[in-house]
Amino acid sequence: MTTANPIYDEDEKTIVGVICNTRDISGLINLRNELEATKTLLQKYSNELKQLRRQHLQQYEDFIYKSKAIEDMLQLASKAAQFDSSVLIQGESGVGKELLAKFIHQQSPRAKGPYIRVNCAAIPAELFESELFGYEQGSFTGASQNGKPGMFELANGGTILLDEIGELPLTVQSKLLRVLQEKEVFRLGAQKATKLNVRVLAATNKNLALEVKKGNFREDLFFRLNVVPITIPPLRERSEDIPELIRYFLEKLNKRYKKNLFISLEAMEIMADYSWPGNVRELENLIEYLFIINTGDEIGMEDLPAKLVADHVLSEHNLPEAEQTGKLNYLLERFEKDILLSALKIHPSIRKAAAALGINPSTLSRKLKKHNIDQQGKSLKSEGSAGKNKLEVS
Ligand SMILES: Nc1ncnc2c1ncn2[C@@H]1O[C@H](COP(=O)(O)OP(=O)(O)OP(=O)(O)O)[C@@H](O)[C@H]1O
Repeated sequence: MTTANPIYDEDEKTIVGVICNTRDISGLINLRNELEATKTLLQKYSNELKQLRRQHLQQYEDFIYKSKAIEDMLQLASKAAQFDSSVLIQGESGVGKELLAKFIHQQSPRAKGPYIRVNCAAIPAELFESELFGYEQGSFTGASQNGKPGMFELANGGTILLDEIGELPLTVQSKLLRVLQEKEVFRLGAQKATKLNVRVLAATNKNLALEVKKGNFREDLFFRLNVVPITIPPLRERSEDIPELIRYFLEKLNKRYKKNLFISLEAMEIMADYSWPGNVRELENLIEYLFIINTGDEIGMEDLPAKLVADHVLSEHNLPEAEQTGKLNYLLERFEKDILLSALKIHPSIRKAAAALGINPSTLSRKLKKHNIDQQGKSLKSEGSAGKNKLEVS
């Protein structure tokens, strides 16, 4: 590279000379090229790493997802798994908090150690201490002769999940805090402590920070548990996971019962639109129910509970106004069918079911015929019924 600077005489107008400065910058150019190459390589490695991480997560085939939200969450959980820090898993009921706790344990260096889940909501207040921390022989009336290790001791060398931690009584909260701080546990009636090497995970569907504000949960314990906070989003906020989960649960049942049931696109769409207040657990249970009641080989729209269809129909905002009455009639028909089916389930005779519904047996028979339901309350799938159940909107 050459740079040239003119030199002027005293009047500063006439150029009397030029100073040229010539440098060999091939070294600099080489350096720049190397930098570019390194950047490209870095991008390649970063992509490969992402790919590998994704593959690594997919190896954990029990956690089904497609959404970026769950992928990011699993990445974070996977990182956290390598440390012994406490993780607080929050999310609505049925989102998969326990599944995530198992994931963390299995991804952690403690994977070969025990994994103990304590359901804090299921333990009566007076038994908490003995269940969690154990007791020495003869420490209270009714105690076993030989004493008993608590859940913390059982989890030694592994992981303990304190599920529904928001339900823990305040008195036990202070004792738990002590165990977490001192890393040792006193069995009830014991003179000396037992050293512990346990990784603690906690889960709750409550807003624990709010519980702290309300005075229901100790702030110091909250901070102890909330070292790595992970929130699992509800299913309605990651609807791209719904078809994956449906296929997964259906496949599991098909394998187990050697069937080949599949789900229609229409039914899949309706399920993807539904808000799933009970999250993945509700979805899993519904698939199992549909699997049981289905006598053919396809789960169709007509098999779905009316509330799902209602959500779907009502969420199709773009339909012309003229169709609104059509929608209402359609929904009324769907609900009527569901009501008839439940009435026959509870009162398995036309006369009794009609009495329970407050209608004539002849009216009930007519309605059953209209909905293609037999007298045992089985939904008969005929071409007519499938057609009748379709919403004709266009
Ligand atoms: N991403 C997922 N892939 C596969 N199965 C899932 C997934 N999420 C949840 N499940 C299943 O849904 C059911 C409910 O999950 P889980 O018990 O982990 O929920 P939870 O959030 O702990 O519920 P709760 O707060 O009521 O205890 C379980 O059978 C679990 O295996």
